[in-house]
Amino acid sequence: MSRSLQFFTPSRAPYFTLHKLPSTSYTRFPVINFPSKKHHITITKSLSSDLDAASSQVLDSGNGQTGVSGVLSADNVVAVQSHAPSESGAAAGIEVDAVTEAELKENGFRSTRRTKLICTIGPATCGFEQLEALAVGGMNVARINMCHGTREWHQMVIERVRRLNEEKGFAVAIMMDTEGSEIHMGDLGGAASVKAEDGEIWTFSVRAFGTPRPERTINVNYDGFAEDVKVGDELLVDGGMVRFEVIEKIGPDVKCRCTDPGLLLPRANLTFWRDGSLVRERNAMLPTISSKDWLDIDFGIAEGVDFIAISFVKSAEVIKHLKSYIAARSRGSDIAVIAKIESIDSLKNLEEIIQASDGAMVARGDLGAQIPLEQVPSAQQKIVQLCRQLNKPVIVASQLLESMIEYPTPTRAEVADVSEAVRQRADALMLSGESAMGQYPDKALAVLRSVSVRIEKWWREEKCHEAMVLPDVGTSFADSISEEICNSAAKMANNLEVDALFVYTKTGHMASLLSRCRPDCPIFAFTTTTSVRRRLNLQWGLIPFRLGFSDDMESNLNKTFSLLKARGMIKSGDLVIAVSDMLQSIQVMNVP
Ligand SMILES: Nc1ncnc2c1ncn2[C@@H]1O[C@H](COP(=O)(O)OP(=O)(O)O)[C@@H](O)[C@H]1O
Ligand SMILES: C=C(OP(=O)(O)O)C(=O)O
Ligand SMILES: [K+]
Ligand SMILES: [Mg+2]
Repeated sequence: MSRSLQFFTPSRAPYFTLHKLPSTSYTRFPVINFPSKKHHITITKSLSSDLDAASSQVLDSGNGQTGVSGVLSADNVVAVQSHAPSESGAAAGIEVDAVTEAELKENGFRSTRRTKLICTIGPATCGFEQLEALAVGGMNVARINMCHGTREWHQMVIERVRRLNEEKGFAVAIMMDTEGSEIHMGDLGGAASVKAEDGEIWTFSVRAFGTPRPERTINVNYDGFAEDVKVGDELLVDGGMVRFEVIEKIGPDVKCRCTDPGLLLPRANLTFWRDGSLVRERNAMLPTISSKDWLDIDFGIAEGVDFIAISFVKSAEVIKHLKSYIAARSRGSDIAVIAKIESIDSLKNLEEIIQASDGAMVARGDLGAQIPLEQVPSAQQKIVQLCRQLNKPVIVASQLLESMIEYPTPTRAEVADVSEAVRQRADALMLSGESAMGQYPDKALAVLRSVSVRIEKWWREEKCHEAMVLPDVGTSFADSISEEICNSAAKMANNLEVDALFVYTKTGHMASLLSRCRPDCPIFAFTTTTSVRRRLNLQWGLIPFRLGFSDDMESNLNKTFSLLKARGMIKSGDLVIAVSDMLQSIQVMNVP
């Protein structure tokens, strides 16, 4: 039997596992050094009672580094959690980032932003300082798009976000977005863009062109391309930013005349239309998750990303398959799967897909290339509503502030679009090109932030509560109880105008049930692991804290009150309602 010690530094995962130890009774495992002096280590799960006693000691290894050592029995699997110190030191025992802390102290609970913000990271934002500026500006989730960039680049971004979380106490989650197997153009031989003029004849082909790329040629990634298109078809780049008409087919080459001129961008999406509808011949048979996507998914699992977003989902089966694949490979950690709704097929199977997923994204970029543009707003509203009913977080994405790629202020129409998504009470808004390669990433994020806060406030003041009927989502009696508790607690919180809802949750489920009710006050979600804390950062209205807590609610509350009071985040007299995974009750109390 091989002996293997799999250890992830705190930046990688909150666990390390020891397994397949020699069957000889006990083995002493070495002192494990942590990069920072002040990491606290807690044994969170152990199959051996001996281990608890032997290794809950945090040792100083003598070189100024702190580690843990212990004794293990055969085939023992241990989860050890290490947590980086927060600003005021690990002794404070509660983790929340400095930005949230300052916001709570300065502006009070009511003014905290409820809508979460996602930034796509690209060349404009991949530096450590740039990432930090985004985190300070309110980025809750960093998205990396596997359509672009190299493996090394993605790894570097992940490592930097991790470092930011560790060093500055943020809980920025990482979302990996797969490429998917839809048709797109090639790389344009390194050019940032190429102009296609009216009337020009361009060649689209699956054959590889030499370098330098001959003029007016475009590489297409889909082998069936020349067979599927017909003379007379319309070819749309990026859903219609540039249009061509197919005029001739010569073997693998498809000659097209430009009918709507514009800029061609590297890897731009391609769709073709015949008699006013999208042509989906063999392309419709392509697997949702390509072989390249599977490699990217393996990479995401190894890196311990928090979310994997799947492009061009067609059915619930692919989501179920991926979820079991992840469960079998990522011990202990739980990667959430987000279904991107961006195709005709996904709209057809919407409810099943959302039910099978851990969340959904209204990916309006490609959706707008597959259905007429004027149908996108109603699709958005429907998806947002359905997700809330099924208790799944929902993201509204693409072109929210498109003009800010080039200009420092948004158009009025863009502000209205952002407002509408906030008014629909989507969990999160996402920036794409604005943050990945735009000139004003921080300004774009600031616009999302200020519009969100303003619209949320207006919504509360006007009390224009939509009377949304929330159907039951619980599948067991215990789940139904949790759901009733959360529905009632949220209603009480609104009626009694409490300052905050507190939820103690190990898996995050109770927190999401409260979030689903979209209460007037913020929800302080206390959870024991950093990974759950990061995952909760995608959900509407949740302020996730990491805190060690027990099954005894009274002591949990006293501990929380004293820790938060010591940091000036709550004060005596504040009215709170508390619920938890452990106790089926709703407690209403003033902070002592
Ligand atoms: N990792 C990256 N490296 C280089 N450019 C990127 C990267 N991520 C995003 N971009 C740029 O930002 C643009 C917008 O990002 P996104 O909307 O995620 O991609 P797409 O346009 O392919 O749907 C991309 O078209 C690309 O130009
Ligand atoms: C978010 C989207 O996906 P991607 O940027 O990967 O094309 C979209 O199509 O809107
Ligand atoms: K993608
Ligand atoms: Mg897309």
